[in-house]
Formats: sequence, C-alpha cells, structure tokens
Amino acid sequence: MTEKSKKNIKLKVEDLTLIFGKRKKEALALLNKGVSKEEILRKTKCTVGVNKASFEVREGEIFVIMGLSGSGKSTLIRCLNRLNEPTAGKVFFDGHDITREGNKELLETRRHEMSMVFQKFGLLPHKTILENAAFGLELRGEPKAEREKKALDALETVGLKGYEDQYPAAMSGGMQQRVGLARALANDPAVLLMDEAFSALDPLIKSDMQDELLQIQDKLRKTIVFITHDLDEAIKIGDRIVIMKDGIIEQIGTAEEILTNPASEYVEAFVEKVDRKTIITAETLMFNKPTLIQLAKDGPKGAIRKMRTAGMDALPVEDENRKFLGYVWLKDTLKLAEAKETSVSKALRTDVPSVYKDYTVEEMLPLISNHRYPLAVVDEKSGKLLGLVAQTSLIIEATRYGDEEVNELIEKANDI
Ligand SMILES: Nc1ncnc2c1ncn2[C@@H]1O[C@H](COP(=O)(O)OP(=O)(O)OP(=O)(O)O)[C@@H](O)[C@H]1O
Repeated sequence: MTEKSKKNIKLKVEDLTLIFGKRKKEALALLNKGVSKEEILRKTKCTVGVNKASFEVREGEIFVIMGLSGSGKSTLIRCLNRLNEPTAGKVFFDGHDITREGNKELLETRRHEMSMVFQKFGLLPHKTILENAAFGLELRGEPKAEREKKALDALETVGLKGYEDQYPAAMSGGMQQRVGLARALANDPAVLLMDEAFSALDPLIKSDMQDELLQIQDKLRKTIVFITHDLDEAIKIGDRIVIMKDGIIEQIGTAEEILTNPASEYVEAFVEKVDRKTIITAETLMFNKPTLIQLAKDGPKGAIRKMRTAGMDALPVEDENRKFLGYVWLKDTLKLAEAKETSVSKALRTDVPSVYKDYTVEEMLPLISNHRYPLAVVDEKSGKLLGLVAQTSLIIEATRYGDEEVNELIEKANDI
C-alpha cells in the first residue's frame, strides 16, 4: 500500500474491552458469549464501553476515532494510557504491554511518552501561559530554565510567542486550546492523545486549529490519536479513521476507503452526505492497464490497430522508459499512415494535462471540459503512466447523490 503502511507500529490494541459497573466478570462472560450490550445492561447493570476493539496505530500518523455520542471513543482513548483500566485485552506501546505496567512505570509512560489534550483545555488559572505550557515538565521534575525553554519553543510552534506572561482568562477559547496543545508538545511525547480537542471551539476557530495541527504535524510527525464526533473533521485531519458504534469498531480505513467501500449499512448511512468530490482520488478511479502506444515500437498502422481494438479515437503514448509523452488522435494517425510515415511522433500532442494519483475528483473536473480522452495519471517522480481516468467516472463520482452540478457537467460532457 502506501509508504505509511511500512512504518513502525507505535500502538497496538488487541481485543480491548472495557466494562463499567460492579459485576464486570459476569458481564464479560456474557459478552464473550455474544450477548448484546442492552441485554448485558439489563442482566448485570454493567455498561459495555468498548467491545473487543483491535487496531494498530502507525508511527507518524493521525489516527482518528470517530463515532456518535456514547459510541465509546473517550473510553477507548482513555484505555490507551490507562486513565480507564481495561477489563480485558492488551495495549502495546512500542511492543510492550501497557496493561501490565506497575503504577510507577505507568506514570513514566504518561509523562514521557503519551500526552493528552482535552476538550476543556485543562489550564491552571493562576499560572501564566508559560507556566501552563511548562506544567507537564514541572511534574516530571525538569529544572526551571530547561522547562521554560521547551515551553517557549512549544508556544512558538502553536503560534503563541509573546503571550507567555498572560493568564488563561485573558485568552480566547482557541488560544487556550493552543496552550493545551503546547503543554502536550513541550513534553515531546511519542504519542499525542487528543480527546475532542477542538469540539468546544467555534467553527472558524476549529477549522484554523485543524489547519494548525496539520502544519505542526508536517514538521513534527508525531503519532496522534484524535477523537471526534465530527465526520468532516475526521476526514480533514485523519490519515486513517476508525468508525465506532456501541463500543464496537465498525470499520478502519482511510476516508477514501471508507467512502468507496463502507463495511456496513451503518457506515454507509454515516458517510452518505460526504462530498465525494473532495475525497475520491485518481488512484481509486483509474483503470491501470490501459491500451497505449509505444513511440519506439508502434508505427501509425500499429497505433490505428490498437485504437480500433480499444474502440478509442485517441490513445496515450509512452517512451521506452514508460514515461508518458502525450496523446495521438486517430484522425492524425490515419493521415500519417496514408503518407507512409513510420513513426507516430508527428501526430503526438504533448499539450495535454496529466494528473497525479492523489488528485481529487474536484481537482480533475476542470480538466474534462476541453479534452475528450481519459486523463493520464502519471507518477509524480518518474513521469511514468500509471493509468487513465475516464471522464465518465469523474462525472459519475461528481454527480452521485444528486449533486447540483449534475446537469451542467453532463452538458459539458456532451459538448466535447
Ligand atoms: N463512568 C462511566 N460509568 C458508566 N458508564 C459509562 C461511564 N463512562 C461512559 N459510560 C458509558 O460507556 C459508553 C461509552 O461512553 P463514552 O463516553 O466512551 O462514549 P463517547 O463516544 O466518548 O461519547 P461522547 O462523545 O458523548 O463523549 C456509553 O454507553 C456511556 O454511557
């Protein structure tokens, strides 16, 4: 798959279950027999918070846990640093099992390896912004000068340089959350756990914070587990997304994987209203074994044969290194054949747009208006042709679920 899948596994969660209530053992036994959450509540008065969750978080990714209220997201993230004690299952951090750590070891892990950013910021009102940002370091006993230096760096990273001496009450919600983030970053943890960190913010500030987080992530490449009930937020910031319902993981995948291949009716209903244009990419839509013309081998006659067999009046051309060169049209190629030319190079049109595999439908749509052939998808580095995206696929994706632009697009497509 992608580069990311080759990276190290930072967190591994195996069959994690958390049950609230006194009769946990009894409830767990029922759960293992397949009894439902409602039935378990009725029989034992215990609530199943998380039900046999398993997943892996890769180093350097933003892993989003998403679900409606009560689906178990907070319970699950709090199991990762054992703020909630799992009833069953394991949590591995860098290969060692956190669920077996003693109190001292656990405290070390929390202070050094995993920092949490909360929805309600959790700032101390009588401490300055600098002291708040340095608070995690103070807890772990770092000398003042060192912790202040690290806290200042972290404040700069989140765009709060110059505010060090202010107090939280003087800051807006967005700024307070930046301090919360700076405090977590100052610890330089391997993993950031963000529990609905932006949910309390106004929409515009929320969007700014998401952008900010993505920029910070570009630089720092932390492993981030991020909880949200907002699907748009999950799609915007998540490298991969988990969708939870009733404590159970319904699906894990990239936004695109989830959208193109929802694992259940629940997920399908959930993602139904998402604007697919901004998510579906060339990589998903392309057919990757297109008929093409090799400039060094195929003369006009060979090219015409290929076009007729493929039923196309234009085909892409590549050189001997499989680099995409452009297109030839049937009508031009026929003229070359008549003139007994031996190469199609005179018919080659190089002024055609090509796209990379991460281009979204939205980015590709403007390219269809004046070109009648499929769009060439080329490798960003080598220029090799990876595949072609048919214009009809673009239109189908763009117009799914009654998009308003449907008529306009179909008209455009008919014109060309
Ligand atoms: N301390 C608790 N005692 C008993 N049941 C709890 C407790 N905390 C959570 N639950 C229950 O566990 C389930 C999962 O709750 P959790 O708070 O993890 O969901 P959530 O997806 O984070 O929801 P929200 O977005 O509302 O915070 C729910 O059924 C909830 O009622």
